[in-house]
Amino acid sequence: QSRMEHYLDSLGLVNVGRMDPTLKIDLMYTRADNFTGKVLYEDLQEAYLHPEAAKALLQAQKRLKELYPGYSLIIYDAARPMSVQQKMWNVVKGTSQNIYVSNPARGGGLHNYGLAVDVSIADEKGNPLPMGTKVDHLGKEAHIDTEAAMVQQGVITAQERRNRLLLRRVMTDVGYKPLRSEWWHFNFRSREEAKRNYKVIR
Ligand SMILES: C[C@@H](N)C(=O)N[C@H](C)C(=O)O
Ligand SMILES: [Zn+2]
Repeated sequence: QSRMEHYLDSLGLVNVGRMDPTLKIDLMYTRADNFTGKVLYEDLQEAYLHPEAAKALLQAQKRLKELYPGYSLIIYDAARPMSVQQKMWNVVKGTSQNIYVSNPARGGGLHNYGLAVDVSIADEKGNPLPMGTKVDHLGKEAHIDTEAAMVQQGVITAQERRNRLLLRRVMTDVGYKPLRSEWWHFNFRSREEAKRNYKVIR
């Protein structure tokens, strides 16, 4: 176990991949092919969440498998230290992409409490279902409120939209809330609740 993983343990967060080995874990910030172009997680290979958010995620996996036994949720990010949030913010600060990253000076986002997850669906072979954009595509093609129009305009396909709807169905059924601007991001609590009742990950 790394120092970071030990620290997350000490905050009471839990390793969701250990709780349910059927979950696929593929943390995008352990590689450089994310929107920052840099490896941001040198010391974190596992997906950690607050126990309440973890319990709901396991229920979503169960729900998905009831509907499609060969499918699995695939986790791209979960608990994220505020120090990493700051590195992300530094990349978008002063650009039009700043709407896609929570500002640490304003308390950061729900990932910084272990209360948000970036997630998609993988098929029987482990390949992610097409969702119209890659995960962490910071642009309007990833927004969820204009999907019907995007299908009409040929920006995403009807199947990609159905895949997003399936993901949203299993996640919202267990209490997660989608984010308007990112099809892969789901919050388990509001920012106000997080600031009031949960510990921030430094
Ligand atoms: C950068 C993107 N993956 C992300 O996590 N955005 C949310 C809104 C955040 O920064 O909290
Ligand atoms: Zn996210």
